[in-house]
Amino acid sequence: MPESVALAAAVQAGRWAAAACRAVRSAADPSALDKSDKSPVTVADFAAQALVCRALAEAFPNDPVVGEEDAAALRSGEQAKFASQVLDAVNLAGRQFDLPAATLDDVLGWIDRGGAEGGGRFWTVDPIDGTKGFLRGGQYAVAIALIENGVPTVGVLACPNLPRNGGDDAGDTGALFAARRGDGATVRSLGTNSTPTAIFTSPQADPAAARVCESVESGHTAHGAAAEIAARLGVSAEPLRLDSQAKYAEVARGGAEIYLRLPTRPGYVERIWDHAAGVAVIEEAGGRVTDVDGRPLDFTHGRGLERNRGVIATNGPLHDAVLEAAAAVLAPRP
Ligand SMILES: Nc1ncnc2c1ncn2[C@@H]1O[C@H](COP(=O)(O)OS(=O)(=O)O)[C@@H](OP(=O)(O)O)[C@H]1O
Ligand SMILES: [Mg+2]
Ligand SMILES: [Mg+2]
Ligand SMILES: [Mg+2]
Repeated sequence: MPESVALAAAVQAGRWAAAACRAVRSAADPSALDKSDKSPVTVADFAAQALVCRALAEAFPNDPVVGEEDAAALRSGEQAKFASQVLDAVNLAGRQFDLPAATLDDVLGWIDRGGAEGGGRFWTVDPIDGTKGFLRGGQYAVAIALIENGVPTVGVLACPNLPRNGGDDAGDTGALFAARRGDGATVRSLGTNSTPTAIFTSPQADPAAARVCESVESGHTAHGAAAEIAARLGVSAEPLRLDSQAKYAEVARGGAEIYLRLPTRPGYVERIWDHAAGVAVIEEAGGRVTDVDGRPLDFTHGRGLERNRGVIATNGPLHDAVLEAAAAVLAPRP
C-alpha cells in the first residue's frame, strides 16, 4: 500500500532532522544551553526542530505544530554564535537532500512554527527526545506525530543510534519506525528509498519471561519502584536502560515486552511529544499503552498529559498483569 501523504511527510521530516543530529555529533562535542527547567538543549535540537517544521510546512502549511523547542534564546542576540551553528547544521543536512540554502530568519521562523497549542488536528514534535542520551552518545529519537481528535494517527521515530535490526543481527545503525492508524507499524533504515518491513510486538504471555525497559535517567522514572514491579511479576532479566522513545520502538519490534515510566515525584506532567509518536508505533505493532492507573493517554489537554500519571507500555498480552503489579507497588492516585 502506498504511504499516505502525512506519513510520507513525517518520514521525510525524520530523515532530514536525523541527518542534522548526526552532522552535529560528528563535528565536535555538541554545545548545549540550559533551559529554564535546567534541562539541556543543543544546536542539534534546534536544527532538528527547524527541519521537521520545514518539511511539515511544505506538505501541510496550515497544520499547527506543537514542538518542544522555541527560538527565543536564539533571537536574544546573546547567543549569536550558537544561532549561527544552528543555521550551519540546518544547511549541512539540507545539502544532503538538495534543499535550497536557508537563512537564519528562515530557521528561526521554522522553529517557531512549533509554538501552537494544539487543536482538533495538529502535529507534535520532539526534535531530540533523550537530549541527555544524545550528549552521552547514547540513544535518542526524533519524534513526530499527527494527532487527530486526541488520537495519535501517524507516528515516526527516527533513531540514529539504534541498530536497524534488533537482537543478535545488529545490522547497520540507524532505524526509522513509522506507523499510520490502521496500516500497521514498520521499520526501515535511515537512508533515502529504504524499504519498510512490518514489525510486531512479542507474543510473550508469561510475565516471568518478560524484558523490561526504562529510562537511563533516574530523574525521569522511578527505578526502585520498577524493580519492585518486575520482582512481583517474577521477571529475572535485568532491565534494559535506554534513552528516549527508542524504548517504545524496542517494545514495538519485540526487543522487550514492557516499558515502565513511573513518576519520580507527584505533580510531574508528561509532555505529549515524549509519547505521541511512540504510542502510534507501539499500538499499530500490537501493543498497549496506558498510564500507571490503566487510563488511556489523553492528548486533548494542550502540551501536557494533564489527566495521566506515568506511562506503562507493553506488548499487549502482558498489559493487565503489569497494571495489577503496578497497583500493588505504587501509592494510589491522589
Ligand atoms: N521528572 C521527569 N519525569 C519524567 N520525564 C521527564 C522528567 N524531566 C524531564 N523528562 C522528560 O524525559 C525525556 C527524556 O526521556 P527519557 O528519560 O526516556 O530519556 S533519557 O534517559 O532522559 O535520555 C525528556 O525529553 P527531552 O527533553 O526531549 O530529552 C523530558 O521531556
Ligand atoms: Mg523528549
Ligand atoms: Mg527533546
Ligand atoms: Mg528537552
